[in-house]
Amino acid sequence: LTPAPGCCVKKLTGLVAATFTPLTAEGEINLSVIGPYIDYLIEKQNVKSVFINGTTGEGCSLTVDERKQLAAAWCQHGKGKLEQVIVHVGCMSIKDSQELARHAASIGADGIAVISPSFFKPINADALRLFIKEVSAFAPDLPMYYYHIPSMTGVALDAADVLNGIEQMIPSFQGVKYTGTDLRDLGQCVCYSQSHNWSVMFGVDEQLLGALVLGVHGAVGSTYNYLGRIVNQMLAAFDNGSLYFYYYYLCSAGFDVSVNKQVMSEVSGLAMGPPRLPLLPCPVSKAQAIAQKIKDFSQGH
Ligand SMILES: CC(=O)N[C@@H]([C@@H](O)[C@H](O)[C@H](O)CO)[C@@H](O)CC(=O)C(=O)O
Repeated sequence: LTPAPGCCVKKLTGLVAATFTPLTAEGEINLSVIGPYIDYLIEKQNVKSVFINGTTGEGCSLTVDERKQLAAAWCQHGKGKLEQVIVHVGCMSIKDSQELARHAASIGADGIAVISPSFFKPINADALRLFIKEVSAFAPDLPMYYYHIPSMTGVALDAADVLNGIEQMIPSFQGVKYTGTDLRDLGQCVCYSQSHNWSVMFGVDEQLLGALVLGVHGAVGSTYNYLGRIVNQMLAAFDNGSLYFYYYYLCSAGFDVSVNKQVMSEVSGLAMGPPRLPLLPCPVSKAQAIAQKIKDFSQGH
């Protein structure tokens, strides 16, 4: 029995660090940093997946051989620690991308991603799909993600057009890393991906909250290298609705200036004092109960 496409794939979700490439002072790749880098991401940032050799990793400024060495080091040091190592294989020459895809499969990477070539550009979505297919053919068992980043490639085809029908050409296709601000296109990618169980990973870190509303499954970005812990808390609050639960609780507890002022006193420790008549002071016990909810919320309970 041939498994249905995507049935055995670990779905890419949550926060993924788009990693930097450590270099020595002389400008050579510094593989010795990768082991400690992985421990730092896991222990200090609670980030367990990486996207390597991408934009943040200066992938397009590295040689094919350097990219292979880096990919091998991330996979080797990440084995048993990282959940997913996604290797970006985009290059100007399809031959180089194919070689990197083949290599990624041989070292046990969890997935590959590819940008559009940007000197000779695909004329339409058909041409880009064909390019992605021919790269994927060198790693047919690895999940393939289209890396949409028009600000860097200058290829402004709608990502949703690229996705349309791609599953018929690339059985291993698993989604899109969307580094763009066109929310209509992003929303269409999310809709199309639902029926294929693909991942739409957002790549504009400063707009992540907005993209979550559209239903993206996670995010790949540079700032999660050092802000992962905080952004993970935001994702958890968004996921379980606790942020809204808190506001709901607050409103249902009878929310007015008196309550608000007393809650501020309780939470901040600053003496806001009572409200002025005709407002009546909020009972301290009520404000304390709300303050406790806020404390629980900020501690992730
Ligand atoms: C253009 C760019 O570099 N975008 C970053 C963002 O993480 C970006 O650094 C962040 O949103 C700050 O602008 C990522 O989307 C890039 C990325 O994931 C990668 O390194 O491949």
